[in-house]
Amino acid sequence: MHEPDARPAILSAHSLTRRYGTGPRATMALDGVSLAIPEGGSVGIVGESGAGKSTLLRMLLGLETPDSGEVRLRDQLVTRRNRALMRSLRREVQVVFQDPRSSLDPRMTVGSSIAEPLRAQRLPGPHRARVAELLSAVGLEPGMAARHPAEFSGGQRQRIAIARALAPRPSVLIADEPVSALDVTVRRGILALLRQLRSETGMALVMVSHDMAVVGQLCDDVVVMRGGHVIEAGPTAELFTNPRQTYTRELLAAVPQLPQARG
Ligand SMILES: Nc1ncnc2c1ncn2[C@@H]1O[C@H](COP(=O)(O)OP(=O)(O)OP(=O)(O)O)[C@@H](O)[C@H]1O
Repeated sequence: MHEPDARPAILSAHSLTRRYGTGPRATMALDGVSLAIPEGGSVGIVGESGAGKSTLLRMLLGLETPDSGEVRLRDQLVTRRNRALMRSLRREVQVVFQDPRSSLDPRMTVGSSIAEPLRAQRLPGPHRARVAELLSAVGLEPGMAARHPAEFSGGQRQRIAIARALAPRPSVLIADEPVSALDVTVRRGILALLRQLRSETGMALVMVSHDMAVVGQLCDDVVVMRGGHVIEAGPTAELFTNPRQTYTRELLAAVPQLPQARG
């Protein structure tokens, strides 16, 4: 057995439930889901399509309210009525989605897209220097700020989306299948960038993936979801070497070549 993580949680979910629809056709997208993201930690959420991962993320981002249960930022209860806390959540928890093609506005310059969260948070400008800094941080040229997303490759667009997410200096970065839409050769660079940014900024990372190998490379802890439940959770090294659930074993067996689990 491992020692429970001593670091306080920056973001946590407590017994979340969410049902869609009514009657016999209703779906329990989440059925009592709890998890804690330690400050500066990295948690991978894995599970097949329909497991409830996206529903959980929407709740962690404050975009959807659970039927029951709680989301907490540090130890504070997030509710729609607590506007100040909701604003903190929106700033402190940022997200990168699977497909940078649809998440970046093609009409906006890259610089303008990256500065968007700063404007939305009404953070004082000018933002030009911060945008240049962010482009460098994700391995792009600061001069690229004037260009449009169509001029970039898929991997570069994902770097731009990451720069935008980093702009308001989040405490938690949520990456929702961040490399699934990318070529295998490009994936490695994006994963390395996420790892590097995490160690540089100290932000926590929540990574959703159906791919255990991706989670194994970046996350200290893994949460396995199925049918709206957390069926298994624990430190990555432990869960990879000694999975308790048949389903987890199946997920691991689907990985062609297991990476070295991070100790
Ligand atoms: N807005 C909605 N209306 C109705 N049903 C929904 C809605 N959102 C999710 N669901 C249902 O809830 C369940 C969980 O869906 P969710 O998208 O959270 O799973 P997921 O693990 O993210 O899957 P995927 O990997 O395909 O994104 C599924 O059965 C889904 O059909």
